[in-house]
Formats: sequence, C-alpha cells, structure tokens
Amino acid sequence: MKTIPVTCALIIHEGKVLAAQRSESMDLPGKWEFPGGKVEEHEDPKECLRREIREELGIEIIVGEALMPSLFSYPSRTIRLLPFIARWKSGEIRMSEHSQVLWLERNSLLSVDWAEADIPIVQELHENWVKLVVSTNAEEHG
Ligand SMILES: Nc1nc2c([nH]c(=O)n2[C@@H]2O[C@H](COP(=O)(O)OP(=O)(O)OP(=O)(O)O)[C@@H](O)[C@H]2O)c(=O)[nH]1
Repeated sequence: MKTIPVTCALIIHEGKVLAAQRSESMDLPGKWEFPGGKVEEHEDPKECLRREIREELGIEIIVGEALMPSLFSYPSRTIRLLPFIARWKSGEIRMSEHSQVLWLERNSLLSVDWAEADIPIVQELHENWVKLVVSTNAEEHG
C-alpha cells in the first residue's frame, strides 16, 4: 500500500500549542490532531502546510523547524506524518472542518485523545517543551 505524506503544524502561541479535534464528518472523528493535510504531488511540504492551515483555520503561519516524522498504519492506510513547528502570523481562527480547537499547555498536552499517528510527536513535544515551545515563544516576542 502506498504511504500517504501528511503535514501537520504544531502552532505555538503564548507558550501553548494548538490542538484541533476532528469532526464527525472527517475520518477518525473525535480524535485530536495537529492541523494540516495531505501533500499534493510536487508540492513542497511547508507550502502544503501553509495552504492547509489557511483552508482549515483561516490564518497565516510561519513554518519553522521540522520534527521527526511519524510513520503509522491505520487499517485502511499508511501515513507519514510530517510535523513542523509553526508560529501564528496573522488572521483570526475560523474553523472550517474541525469541531473545536484548544490551546494546550505542557501539563494538559497528554490529556486529550490524540490520533494514534500523533502520539510519538506529542511525546517528543512533551519531552522537549522548553526547547520547542518556550524558545519559539521568545522569538514571537522578538
Ligand atoms: N492533518 C492531520 N492528519 C492526521 C493527523 N494524524 C493523523 O493520523 N492524520 C490522518 O492523516 C490523514 C490526512 O488527513 P486530512 O484529512 O487532514 O487530509 P486532507 O485535508 O488533505 O484530506 P482530504 O482532502 O482527503 O479530505 C487522515 O487520514 C488523518 O486521519 C494529524 O495530526 N494531522
């Protein structure tokens, strides 16, 4: 089976990370994820992520460091999830696909029901919170 590349954004703002809940009309309904989506043919992953976030949340982001990809097989498909640290650049969040979003702190990061493919990424973020979140937050405040 073909592996599907999927980008996702760990959007850091005010020392928190944005998590989005998949709605009933999506697959994995009710599961939490980092927003993003499938990379189109010949598309640059960072460009894909900026496009997906614009479509799903209506905001512009600055895409930064790539984290370790997560390869995961669901019963019907195998995905390679490509996570990137990102910052909120402009716009107001308007959800077009998700049922809700939450800004999570380190101590609430493990409390939501993550999509299985996201778990290694969530763990990496939890372990490296200071490096990944606190330093991104410092950049945000220049
Ligand atoms: N965006 C995103 N998708 C994820 C994550 N974790 C995870 O397992 N997935 C899975 O990756 C696949 C692609 O996600 P998607 O539905 O957001 O992609 P898309 O918007 O391009 O899809 P579509 O245009 O086919 O509707 C889905 O099967 C989704 O369940 C995640 O953190 N972010």
